[in-house]
Amino acid sequence: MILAINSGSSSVKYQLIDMAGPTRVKAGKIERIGEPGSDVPDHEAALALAGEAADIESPRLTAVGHRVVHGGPLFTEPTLIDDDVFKQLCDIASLAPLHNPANLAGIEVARRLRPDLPQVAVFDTAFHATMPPSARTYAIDAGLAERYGVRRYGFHGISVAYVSRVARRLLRKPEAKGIVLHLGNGASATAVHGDRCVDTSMGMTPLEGLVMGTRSGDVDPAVIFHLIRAGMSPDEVESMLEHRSGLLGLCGDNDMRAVVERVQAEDPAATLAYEVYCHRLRKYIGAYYAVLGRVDMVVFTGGVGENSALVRRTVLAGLGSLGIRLDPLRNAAADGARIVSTDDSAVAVLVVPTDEELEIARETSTVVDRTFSE
Ligand SMILES: Nc1ncnc2c1ncn2[C@@H]1O[C@H](COP(=O)(O)OP(=O)(O)O)[C@@H](O)[C@H]1O
Ligand SMILES: CC(=O)OP(=O)(O)O
Ligand SMILES: [Mg+2]
Repeated sequence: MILAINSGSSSVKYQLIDMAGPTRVKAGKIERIGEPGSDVPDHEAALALAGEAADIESPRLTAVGHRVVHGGPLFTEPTLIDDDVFKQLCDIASLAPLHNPANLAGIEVARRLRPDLPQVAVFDTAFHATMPPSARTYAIDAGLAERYGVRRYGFHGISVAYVSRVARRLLRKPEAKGIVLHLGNGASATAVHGDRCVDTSMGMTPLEGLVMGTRSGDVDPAVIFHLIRAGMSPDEVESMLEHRSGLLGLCGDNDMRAVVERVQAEDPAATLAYEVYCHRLRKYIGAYYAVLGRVDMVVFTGGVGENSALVRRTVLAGLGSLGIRLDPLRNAAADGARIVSTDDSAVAVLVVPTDEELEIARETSTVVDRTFSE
């Protein structure tokens, strides 16, 4: 049995998975870590709770798999964690300040509780390692970019690998070209060809690209210098772009459910936030259509992508000329991985609930089998 831990910026999700099925034996989520009024003060406490709930002491456990958001330039494959790897992970943590420290906290606690078990890091960046140079390179001074490791990496790769595999299987098209929209707290669009990344909207960090719950996504970099010259410190600008932007910055709510309720009540700030969110998504769909040359599927996943029929409808409205036709009844139904486009839609539109923990467990099991059969 494998314990998969997805230790995020404000929540810890875990699953205990029997790989023989694979069967989910236990699953849970500890939320609102460190938020005012929450009785989970920090990740240490959250991990202890998750460990207890998931039977981390169980003798049947064979390995622990961890989501690590940023793998930096070194880690492009799931990796067995030893002291050296742990140290290298600490060195790159500053590349994803919202995420990697939480991932490391999870690894630390699990290694302390179960030093006898193999622990594997599974990276969100790994899937995107196939991104071609034309898509992963920023057009800035090449020498400086090289010296400071400034390049695009892409994130949500664990989720994208999982949902694109499920979607390609449903369509029976292993080499399908598609656009995967992972819309959760963080949000990203990825152009895929088969099991490879062609382009993705997040960059050196998970701040670039789409409008998110609290993150701005794309802005003109000159905005940052303008605000610094106006008296803000670099840390203040960063914190504003990471924590007080996106839907929250535009209308005061970062939860799409709350935003949609306010849109329905004709609240102007929420309506603008919703329109900016959907407009950005449509722009990326158009861009990736052009990058791929042909699109077989558009796949929605993540809390918003899976649950909001309204967001899917708004984003895809009027894209009939691109061959994208949503079926209103299929779109409104709510039941697992499914096709929600019409039978005559040239592009299949799918909703696929993501399962990052299952993907982490699968990768963990592969690494453990390979390591211990040698
Ligand atoms: N029915 C729904 N309609 C719109 N948004 C939803 C719905 N259910 C969940 N969400 C959104 O999903 C987001 C969380 O997505 P999730 O993928 O679980 O996030 P995380 O990034 O924490 O893994 C919440 O912010 C919420 O706005
Ligand atoms: C990388 C990232 O943005 O992750 P999340 O959506 O879980 O915040
Ligand atoms: Mg997530």
